[in-house]
Amino acid sequence: MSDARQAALDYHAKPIPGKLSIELTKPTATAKDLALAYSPGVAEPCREIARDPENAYRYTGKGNLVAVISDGSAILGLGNLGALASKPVMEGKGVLFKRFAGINSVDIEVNAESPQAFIDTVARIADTWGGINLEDIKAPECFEIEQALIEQCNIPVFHDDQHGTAIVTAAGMLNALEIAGKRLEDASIVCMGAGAAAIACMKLLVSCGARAENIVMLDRRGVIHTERDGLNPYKAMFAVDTDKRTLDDAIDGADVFVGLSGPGLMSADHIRKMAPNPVVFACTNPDPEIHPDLAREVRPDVIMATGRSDYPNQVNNVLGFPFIFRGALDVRATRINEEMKVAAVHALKDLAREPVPQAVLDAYEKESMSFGRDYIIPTPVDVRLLERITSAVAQAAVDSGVARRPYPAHYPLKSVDDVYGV
Ligand SMILES: NC(=O)C1=CN([C@@H]2O[C@H](COP(=O)(O)OP(=O)(O)OC[C@H]3O[C@@H](n4cnc5c(N)ncnc54)[C@H](OP(=O)(O)O)[C@@H]3O)[C@@H](O)[C@H]2O)C=CC1
Ligand SMILES: CC(=O)C(=O)O
Ligand SMILES: [Mg+2]
Repeated sequence: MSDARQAALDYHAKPIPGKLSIELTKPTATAKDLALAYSPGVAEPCREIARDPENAYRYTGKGNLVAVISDGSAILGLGNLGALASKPVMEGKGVLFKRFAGINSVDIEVNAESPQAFIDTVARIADTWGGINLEDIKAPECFEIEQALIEQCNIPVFHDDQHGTAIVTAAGMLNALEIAGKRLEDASIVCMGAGAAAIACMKLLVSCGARAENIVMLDRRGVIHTERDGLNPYKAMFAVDTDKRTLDDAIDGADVFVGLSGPGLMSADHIRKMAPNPVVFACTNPDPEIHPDLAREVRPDVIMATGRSDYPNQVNNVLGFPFIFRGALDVRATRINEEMKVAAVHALKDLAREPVPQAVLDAYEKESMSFGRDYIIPTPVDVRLLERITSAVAQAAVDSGVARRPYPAHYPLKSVDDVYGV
């Protein structure tokens, strides 16, 4: 077994299994404490919540609690390994929620025989959470599932693989293209993958200025073009009138490659054919479409990003979902709308241009990091993400009318220790 594989297994197994635990927030030492925490005292908040459901925010952890829910049908780039096998990723999302945004989360892995069964299961438990983060649910089912749950729930429901990924990709792309001396409006874009993440990323890039006719999207059957039959409506939105049929055809002269598909699908020959200063976001996890070492060897002019923590330019939804939910929870937003997503894109994009704090340099064992080819986007350990994205999202929620509370008096957040504002 490789050292890296053993280290990853040991990390998850030792000294206790898993990565998350639950902690107490109130005293429980004495009979008096227990009489408050449990019977008889617990009956009082029950009565208050029955009288007014909003009291759940006052007397329970609901307001700082997100359910991370998956059916295990698209676990990273590993495919459909089932609900139970998705648990390490879902626990991992919980780690990131807590570490970066002070949000409590519980992972729920649902064995559902149909999208409707999944929707019914989630809708029935939704009320007790502050928000619902859907994760690793494959396309096209994920689109119907998210839409139905948004309609049925009055708390934020957010499919992270779609929107978290799209927000971070758009922020990184705007910066990468600027460094490459190109404009999103003119860029020819190849998107490998036509699933949850790929469709959402391309939609958001179009909202940010990319031209749909400049995007060539591919799935397992090759280029998605107007002559193809059997396309689902989400893929059909990106069908182009072209005689290109393969990645080899599509990549010729392309400015941008976005990979949200599977490991090793881009070869040295493919990247060789791209335009000068190519932007390559090989974002499949854990193994990207092309290894960054190979990409740089073949194309020293590449601006390269992956979804991984062990290479520069980590384009990964971890830069989005913890802070987006933090902002949404703190104003009790009923949903996460387009205005909040666009605000997150700009906050993330702009932060990359500021000097990097020493704590980030220490965490990455670097002498320096600054806006450029190897730093197009902030790193997840940058505490300023909590301040900037959270504030921008909360403000956008207030301005766009989906907030049920005013902009928080305790903002901007400087640390996860400040999230309760006490
Ligand atoms: N860096 C990041 O932050 C994120 C990265 N991702 C990565 O994106 C990938 C896709 O995830 P997601 O969208 O949730 O999954 P989906 O199952 O919804 O979509 C997968 C897509 O990839 C395509 N695909 C898979 N294998 C191939 C292949 N050999 N050739 C061409 N196309 C292929 C599928 O094609 P078809 O439609 O024909 O089946 C499908 O369109 C994963 O690897 C995941 O790790 C996802 C979210 C965030
Ligand atoms: C990062 C992530 O959510 C994924 O690869 O699915
Ligand atoms: Mg995911």
